[in-house]
Amino acid sequence: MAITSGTSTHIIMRLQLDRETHSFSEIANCISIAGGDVIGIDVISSTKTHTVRDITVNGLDLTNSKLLIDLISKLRGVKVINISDRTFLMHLGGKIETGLKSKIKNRDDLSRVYTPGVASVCTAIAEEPDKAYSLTIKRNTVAVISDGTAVLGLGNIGPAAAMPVMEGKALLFKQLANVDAFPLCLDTQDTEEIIRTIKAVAPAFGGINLEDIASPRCFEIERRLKEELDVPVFHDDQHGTAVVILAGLINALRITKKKLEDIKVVITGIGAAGMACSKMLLSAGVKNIIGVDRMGAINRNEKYDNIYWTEYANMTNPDNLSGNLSEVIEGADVFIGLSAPGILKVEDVKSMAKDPIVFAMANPLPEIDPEKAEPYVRVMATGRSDFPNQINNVLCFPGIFRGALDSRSTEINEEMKLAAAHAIASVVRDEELNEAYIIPSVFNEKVVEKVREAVIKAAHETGVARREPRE
Ligand SMILES: NC(=O)C1=CN([C@@H]2O[C@H](COP(=O)(O)OP(=O)(O)OC[C@H]3O[C@@H](n4cnc5c(N)ncnc54)[C@H](O)[C@@H]3O)[C@@H](O)[C@H]2O)C=CC1
Ligand SMILES: CC(=O)C(=O)O
Ligand SMILES: [Mg+2]
Repeated sequence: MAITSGTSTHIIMRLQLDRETHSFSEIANCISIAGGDVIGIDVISSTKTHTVRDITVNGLDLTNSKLLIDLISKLRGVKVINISDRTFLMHLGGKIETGLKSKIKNRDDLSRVYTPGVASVCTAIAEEPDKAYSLTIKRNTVAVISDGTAVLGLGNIGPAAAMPVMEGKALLFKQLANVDAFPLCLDTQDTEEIIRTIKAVAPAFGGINLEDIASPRCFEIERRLKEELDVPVFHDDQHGTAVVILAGLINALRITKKKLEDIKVVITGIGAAGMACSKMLLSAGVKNIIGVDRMGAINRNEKYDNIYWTEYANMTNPDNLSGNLSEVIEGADVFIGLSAPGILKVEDVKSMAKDPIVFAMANPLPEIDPEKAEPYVRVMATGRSDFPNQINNVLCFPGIFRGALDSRSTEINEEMKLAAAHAIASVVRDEELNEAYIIPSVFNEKVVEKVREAVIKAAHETGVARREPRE
């Protein structure tokens, strides 16, 4: 079975059926040709001439849904009014809303939450800016900010189209770690304007989570904001991903009984995620990393326009290998894909060292179809929720910000990230660990708790915490 987009296996068709001419058996036949099953039929309205019904069909991917709609539209006596799927229905009107901590019941309440009473609170903050943490939403609120230039693996789809992802991140922040998060998608792709805008909105927030901003621009934006703001600035696609990859790798190596310092790792896609992942693995002790981008292995013989790749060539590839992915992957213990769908071939996997570990994490379609790779790998992971071992930054960002906010850290540093990676790995106990369970589930409540504790401890040890956390 070919790997599908992983979305929309469930659609609801609203059909207007001419009572005289339509034939339900023809509709059922179309559904069966497209490979779906009818799991529900509801009558929405009925007149003497027409009936409107919702037909819920299960088991279709995007291609088969299109085929079904095409077949049904051609039937006599049938008019397709609307097609929705469960994924789209979950997005109707957006996924988050504002909640209230107190409601006004009378004029006295009004004069306290708003003018004139609020003025004294404003004055208190003006006199002592730190009071923003106790008297506003700042202490528990993070901005999730994107310019829409590298949304998942979809590329530069712009700020409006990026919103569903940013709302999704906000939802996850709240549900998993009780962090209030606000999605902001900026209609500019200019580095300086992005920095200026984020600095201008920063006073309201206790942290800034940058998301889906294309490389290499993302590196400069993050570096400058870290320097110029006193709240944690964290590019999730870089560091959240890197933390979870390291956690997964620590556990995969517990299975293959290899050590970080002895392994050869090939990483494809030296963009935001690939760059940060390489740096994190180096800090964790990996010595032999080869980064491969579109034009092959990044090495010290080439001249790159991208200054980050010149630095990268100096930090990695100890044997200064050149060549394409198939050439440099030979003998590798680990493949990490943060690039594009389908670029890793089964033959490449076969040429890896014994007990290969393959993390194919391009979203939504990975570098190799896991079903094709599985016979030849010891440990397989993807970024998807429909295969075992989902390596996704959602295991990191809620807990790491929970810890950073609770310790009121000025930054999220390397030690805090390493602590988070070890904390995530530690959730999988020895007796639970196996090839299909190297990384805990997003729904494992211990993840946020352990990451939070480890991050707070590391923040105190490295002197970036500004307060003892509340229990
Ligand atoms: N599972 C997870 O948690 C995460 C997965 N990702 C996925 O990783 C991928 C990269 O994301 P970002 O680093 O944010 O994007 P990015 O745009 O910063 O970097 C992508 C890099 O891949 C390279 N690339 C594209 N096609 C390639 C090919 N055929 N061969 C080699 N390199 C190629 C590009 O030149 C670029 O350097 C996306 O598919 C994204 O969805 C990213 C972050 C988290
Ligand atoms: C998971 C995520 O952040 C991404 O694919 O961009
Ligand atoms: Mg992302």
